[in-house]
Amino acid sequence: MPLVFDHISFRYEKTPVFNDFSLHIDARATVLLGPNGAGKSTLMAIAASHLSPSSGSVTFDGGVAKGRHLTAYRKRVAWIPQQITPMPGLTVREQVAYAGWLKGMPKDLAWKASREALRRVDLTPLAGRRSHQVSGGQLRRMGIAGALTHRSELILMDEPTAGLDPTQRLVFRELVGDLVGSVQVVVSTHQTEDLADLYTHVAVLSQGRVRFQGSPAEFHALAPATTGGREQAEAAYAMLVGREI
Ligand SMILES: Nc1ncnc2c1ncn2[C@@H]1O[C@H](COP(=O)(O)OP(=O)(O)OP(=O)(O)O)[C@@H](O)[C@H]1O
Repeated sequence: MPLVFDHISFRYEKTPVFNDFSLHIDARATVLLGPNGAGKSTLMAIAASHLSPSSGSVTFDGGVAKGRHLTAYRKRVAWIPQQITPMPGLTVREQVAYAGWLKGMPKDLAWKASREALRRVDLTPLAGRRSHQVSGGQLRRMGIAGALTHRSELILMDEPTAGLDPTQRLVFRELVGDLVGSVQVVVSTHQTEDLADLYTHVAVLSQGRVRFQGSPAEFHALAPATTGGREQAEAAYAMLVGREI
């Protein structure tokens, strides 16, 4: 289902980020690549309707992220920001169920659904632990469990593997692999590894502009023929964004 940014403009007080920006994403699993400051987090927050563009529109499957359509939009779209805030006093399961209540689910249904969601992200053993007592990687999985509880159709994940150790990154990769198929995902990251294994679509953003959109194979083909494997993706990325990091 298409997520469409149609001629949007957005600026933080003194910093313009997007000016008449358009992007159409309609793949099961999209990775949004880009250097620091490219606008990835801002774009994810706009897609989540957490930030509003000053002009233009954002739609998911035709539903507008604005005005009286906002509640319906937010029910379908979940956002896992870089920092998930544990809620004081709540257990992991309570916080996951709470994500469902916030999206308008009846409490008993949200509570029931939270059990299966925690199982899917492999957090059942931590269900009763206070959410402020779990690790960063576990918090992000908890965020995904919240999105699964209220059956989001699109999950936006902003730098989900930033700051995770290699084992946690692997766990996360497997989780994203499992999710694709039942839910549409857009993941922003700096990491160019394993693109072809996980994603069906690549979009590269730099300085508030789309530098590339296409399949992982098309992305890799941008690299010089002499490169291969992981280097190929890095070389393709460098071709598009130069020496920005
Ligand atoms: N709250 C804010 N107030 C003012 N400027 C901001 C704010 N958040 C981001 N910016 C600026 O907006 C631009 C886009 O930032 P954004 O965080 O969206 O980029 P990013 O691609 O996600 O970067 P990173 O990979 O470092 O997270 C940058 O110039 C950044 O400095």
